[in-house]
Amino acid sequence: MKIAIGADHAGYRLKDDIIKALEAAGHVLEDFGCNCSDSIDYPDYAIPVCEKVASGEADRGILICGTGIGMSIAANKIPGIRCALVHDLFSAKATREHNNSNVLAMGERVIGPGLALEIAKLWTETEFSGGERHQNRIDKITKLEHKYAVHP
Ligand SMILES: O=C(CO)[C@H](O)[C@H](O)[C@H](O)COP(=O)(O)O
Repeated sequence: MKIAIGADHAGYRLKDDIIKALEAAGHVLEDFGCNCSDSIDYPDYAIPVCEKVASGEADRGILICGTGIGMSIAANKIPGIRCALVHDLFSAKATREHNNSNVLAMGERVIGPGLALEIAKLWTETEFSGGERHQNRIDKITKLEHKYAVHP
């Protein structure tokens, strides 16, 4: 699977751990930075990752900041992105099965690397259930993107 990944200054260490773990599992990772502790703005790193996913150039995206919240808020502004903020294994599986989430956000200041790596692996391995009720709900979310679209 092709996975685009990005982080801010509060998440780049966990990003690097996830890259190593997912590459070892056979995935192809494209790293959009950042790569040091200099303070930067998370939307600048969420956007390129999500554009890769929305365009189909990447299958999935992973975003890490201090809490995962800022990254997930930014990601979910981009049409076609369903970003899930996840810090437990149950939600990692459920958001793939129910929401068909295509971007995963986590917070390096919230969970340790052991759990984060398990979440990343489970989220990448879990397929969308394809259930009709879930697809109907996702379709309703997609319609919102058109209803509230702003064309500059
Ligand atoms: O967006 C966030 C919080 O919702 C992220 O956790 C950021 O990484 C965090 O705000 C960065 O904080 P800092 O004080 O600038 O390091």
